[in-house]
Amino acid sequence: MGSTMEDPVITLNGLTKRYGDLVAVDRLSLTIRRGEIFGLLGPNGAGKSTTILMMLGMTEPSEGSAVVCGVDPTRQPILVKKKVGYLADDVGFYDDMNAVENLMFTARLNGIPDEEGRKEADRLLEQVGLTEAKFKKVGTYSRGMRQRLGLADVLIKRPEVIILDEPTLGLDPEGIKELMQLIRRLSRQEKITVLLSSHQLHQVQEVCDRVGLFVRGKLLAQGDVESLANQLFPDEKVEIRFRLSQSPDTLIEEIRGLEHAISLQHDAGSDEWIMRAHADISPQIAELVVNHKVQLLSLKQKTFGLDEIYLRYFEGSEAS
Ligand SMILES: Nc1ncnc2c1ncn2[C@@H]1O[C@H](COP(=O)(O)OP(=O)(O)OP(=O)(O)O)[C@@H](O)[C@H]1O
Repeated sequence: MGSTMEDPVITLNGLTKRYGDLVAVDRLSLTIRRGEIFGLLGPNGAGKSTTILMMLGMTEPSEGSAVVCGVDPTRQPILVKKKVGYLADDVGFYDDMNAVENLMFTARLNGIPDEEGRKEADRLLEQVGLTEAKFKKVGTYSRGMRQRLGLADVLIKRPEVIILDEPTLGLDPEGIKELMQLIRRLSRQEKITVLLSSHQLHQVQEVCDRVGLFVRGKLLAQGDVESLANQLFPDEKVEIRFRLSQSPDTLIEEIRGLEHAISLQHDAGSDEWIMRAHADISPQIAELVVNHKVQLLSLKQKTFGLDEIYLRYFEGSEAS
């Protein structure tokens, strides 16, 4: 194959979709590389589904372009659907057929001979943990089981890319965790590129190699979780809070002067010193305190992660 993680599998260039006056997707440019799990994170109405529909050739861009697995989805919608597996938030199955029958039906639709289809169905059902339930009618499946079957159904046609739109909607926390781990394992094993849309930051944070933050049709930032935090919080990467038995001026000045320090403030209410810094300098703070023979009563540090990003950019920005 000779492909590397660097090959772009999906390239979006100035992709735009307007519905009348509403700009649902606004000049989106994005590259997703082979084998990576990319999370499209954004609140409801941010334009995630519209972006996915354009990538699948199911709706035409107003402007800009998309190339998915070397194909222009607008020009070759059928070809793109052959290369891309799409799992919507609710998968349609034949409820009165069992899992094997459902998968073989999909295999047949994709031109896979029955014998091979059956083997692949068994293998994938094992992968998604449905071997025991494989002869049960899908109508009796729980939502979590349906989503796992959905993954097998998407994988049976051996796609280069799978696109998952809010795949964990309606699952309980345990089910979400399982599905996310499964997606990660399968992506690594089968070397498949995954695009996952979600408004739940925790799952995106856990499973994705890179994340794009999408708000009101615009991509605010993209990168791995750490670089996202750096892009959005360049000045306040770490917050260190500590309490001292005494606060001699010389000590406070030395702490203030530490490398990477940005600001140091005293919070009278909690009697805590709050240091904002470009790096975690809590060991250096502790050392200075000890050198001054002052007692360090408490010290805790937190890094700005997606939690803060989410709070700052997503809360209150829900369009629906
Ligand atoms: N067919 C349509 N006609 C008019 N407006 C639309 C259409 N489809 C989507 N929109 C609007 O475009 C915006 C983006 O919607 P989209 O469904 O892409 O968002 P989303 O991020 O996927 O959110 P959700 O998770 O709620 O689906 C919304 O304001 C939505 O109302």
